[in-house]
Amino acid sequence: MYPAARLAGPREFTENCIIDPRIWSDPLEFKPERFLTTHKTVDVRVQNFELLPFGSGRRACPGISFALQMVQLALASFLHMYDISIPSDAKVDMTETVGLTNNKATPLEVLIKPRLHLQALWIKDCLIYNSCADLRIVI
Ligand code: HEM
Repeated sequence: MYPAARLAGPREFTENCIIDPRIWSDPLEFKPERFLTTHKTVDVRVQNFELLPFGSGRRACPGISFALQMVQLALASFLHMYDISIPSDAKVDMTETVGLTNNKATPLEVLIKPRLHLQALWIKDCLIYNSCADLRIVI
């Protein structure tokens, strides 16, 4: 299992469906809430073809199920444990750079504050897992 072309190799698309305004209103705007409202039925498992983060066809990502669960687990754990904010009320600049992957053009400053006391987390996690035996918290 290896990519059909070198990962860093250029790929050419015949249509740019990801930013097609017939499918995505304001396609260049960062609007994650669209996946809770107008596009909440979009399926990234290659059912509708509006959004293909895992590719499609025979060479589609075989790690899709694992990846979706891991992303949800990591994100949920992070949001559960920390309050995240930005230092000012200014709108976050979402300008991207051009490249193999889209990076943010300007650095993002975030404040990350623990939400729960460590002891509280320990007790809560013990309750969830019904056992403290192999639970480790590394700070
Ligand atoms: C959020 C996480 C991930 C994303 C967005 C992602 C996305 C992709 C994409 C777009 C491709 C290329 C599909 C194509 O060429 O049409 C790919 C291929 C691949 N991915 Fe993932 N992937 C993720 C996680 C994973 C994980 C966790 C694994 C393994 C445990 C994995 C293993 C692979 C492999 C082996 C291929 C090559 C498949 C082939 O060429 O036949 N990926 N992935």
